[in-house]
Amino acid sequence: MHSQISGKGQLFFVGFLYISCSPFFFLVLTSSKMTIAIEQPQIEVEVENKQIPSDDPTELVLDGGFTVPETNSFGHSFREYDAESERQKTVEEFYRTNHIHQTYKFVKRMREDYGKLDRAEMSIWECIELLNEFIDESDPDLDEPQIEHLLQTAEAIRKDYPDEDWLQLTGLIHDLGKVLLHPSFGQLPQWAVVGDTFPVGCAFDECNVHHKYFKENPEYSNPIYSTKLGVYSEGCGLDNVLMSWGHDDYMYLVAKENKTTLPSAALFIIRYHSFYPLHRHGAYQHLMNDEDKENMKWLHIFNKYDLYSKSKVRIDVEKVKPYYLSLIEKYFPAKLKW
Ligand SMILES: O[C@H]1[C@H](O)[C@@H](O)[C@H](O)[C@@H](O)[C@H]1O
Ligand SMILES: [Fe+2]
Ligand SMILES: [Fe+2]
Repeated sequence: MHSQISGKGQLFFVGFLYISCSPFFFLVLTSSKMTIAIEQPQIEVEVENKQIPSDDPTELVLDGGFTVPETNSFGHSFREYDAESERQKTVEEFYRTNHIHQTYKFVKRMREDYGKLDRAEMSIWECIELLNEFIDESDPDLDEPQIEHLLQTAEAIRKDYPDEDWLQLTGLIHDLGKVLLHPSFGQLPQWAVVGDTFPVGCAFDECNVHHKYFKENPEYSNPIYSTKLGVYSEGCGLDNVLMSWGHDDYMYLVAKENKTTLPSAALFIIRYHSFYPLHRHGAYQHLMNDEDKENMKWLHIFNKYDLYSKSKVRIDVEKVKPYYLSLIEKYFPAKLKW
């Protein structure tokens, strides 16, 4: 199910370039109405379309009235972590604490504890409403309440993928794990909830944002955890890898344990959407198995909407709510264990 990139437009292959640490390819999906440039790590993507070079790999125009801004709301490029600004100081301080505290031991403990899902019973929509009060300190591109981001992502996907309701719903729920910031979930600190994710139990790749702060992580020089493979084996599959603890892995556990009928690509997107070192830079590929490689196609598509839909333009919640309630009903039980 959903293993092929479906839908609109033809796929053209375009050339490759280097971004910071590793080479990656650009794919451009085009149709008469749409062009999406997708930064693509060097993972083979099998799509039945011809491949031609394009002159402009930076073009990013999405269909359906959704326009991709050249800069974020603060006038910077998206995901620019070295700009001089007050917000960047908050973001950098966030990554400093995140990189110091995320250890193999910590992740194991959190997964066991939060994996019990014994903290609350509520519907997906109730959780969405809880996110109204939180602002993500790791994010250089958005300082709006999280509910805005969820709706912006889902609506942007809906415009370009009207038939993929599962992908739209994935957009709506992908960041719900940020509810860990809420007092009824232990009010975890931001460093244990948000930000890019990375595997623990093996060496921290240099592609990680503000990599230098890992030097203060107690496992940085641990002889077992500091090798390229660490506790893992080549091709072991990302399912078997402990990722830094946060909203992604938590929401993945919630969706899985509550027996969502969403396809496996949706669960993959939820668990790895913050794994920028892999999906943007192509690091850690040696841990992937064939199924992971297959699912990467959807993660690349999803990621564009997650990132570039961030803006100050508000969505009318009441207007779109009935539509999303119908999707929630299709793929989730009325009440979930959290
Ligand atoms: O700051 C952001 C934010 O926390 C997102 O929810 C996460 O998915 C991104 O990876 C991260 O960079
Ligand atoms: Fe996220
Ligand atoms: Fe997001």
